[in-house]
Amino acid sequence: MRVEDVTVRFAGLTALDGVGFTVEPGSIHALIGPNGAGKSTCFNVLSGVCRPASGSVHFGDHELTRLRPHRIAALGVARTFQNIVMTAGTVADNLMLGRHVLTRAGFAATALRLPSAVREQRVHRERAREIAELVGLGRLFDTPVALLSYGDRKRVEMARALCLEPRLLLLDEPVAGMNSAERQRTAETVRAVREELGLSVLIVEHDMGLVMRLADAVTVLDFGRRIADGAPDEVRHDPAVLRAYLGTGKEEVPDPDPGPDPGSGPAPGPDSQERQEEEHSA
Ligand SMILES: Nc1ncnc2c1ncn2[C@@H]1O[C@H](COP(=O)(O)OP(=O)(O)OP(=O)(O)O)[C@@H](O)[C@H]1O
Repeated sequence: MRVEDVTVRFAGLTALDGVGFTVEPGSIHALIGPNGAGKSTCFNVLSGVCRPASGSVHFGDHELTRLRPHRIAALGVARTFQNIVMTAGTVADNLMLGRHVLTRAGFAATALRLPSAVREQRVHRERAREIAELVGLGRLFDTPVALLSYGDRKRVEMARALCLEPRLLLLDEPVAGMNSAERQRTAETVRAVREELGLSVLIVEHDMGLVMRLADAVTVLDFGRRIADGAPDEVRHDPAVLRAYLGTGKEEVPDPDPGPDPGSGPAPGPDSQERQEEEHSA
């Protein structure tokens, strides 16, 4: 995916200012930055929820800029959301919703249980079960989502996005609100998904320890601008990144190796809108 010179404005505020980066095929690429830096806005542009004022987004040979979300999904870009969005019913029901885009039989044929539609449903259900197993939900396939732990519900979200058979998975804060063990498990799942399905992953995440361990490449935003882009080791020593996150420069972005708790990264730092306002009033 190639993101070029993307600008988004909300009234007087420039949420993204000429942002560009490339997600290489098969890579895990992280998009990070302090609160309000523009990460969610960027995800919204990539998934068609938000239209940029200028700039472009290409996915392979396809231009995605200004396409509707369902068209982007059909081209192979699936996303999860910061807050869990889930219907009632079982894990299987939720995953089958993810298969909807790929279902050929119409609503009437499915409702009337025509043989061709029943066969197709069976094939989709089998594939949904395989994906559930891949993300560690195999034994919970027929369990109502209301009975799942928070970590497992986040997992259902990821599995549902994978049910679209994407070539690029956009994960919006996949470990937010999780405890240390769940974070670790999710990181392993993301790796397994990449290996098994051979897709690329773009991940927005505040947990710096996890990002630095998991990502092949990192793009850093601050005040809507790209301030760094490169391998995790380059980025974590970049003075602009240290300033954006830590202000004082007295601390360091954490070393990815030690520490059993991947959630031990620095606090996300001051909200960028607050800082922008502070700068304006100064
Ligand atoms: N719909 C909107 N209308 C007006 N301003 C918005 C809108 N969406 C985002 N913003 C502003 O754009 C800026 C970037 O917000 P965005 O949510 O993209 O940041 P973020 O990096 O995802 O932050 P966080 O880490 O807190 O989720 C912020 O100043 C935010 O207040």
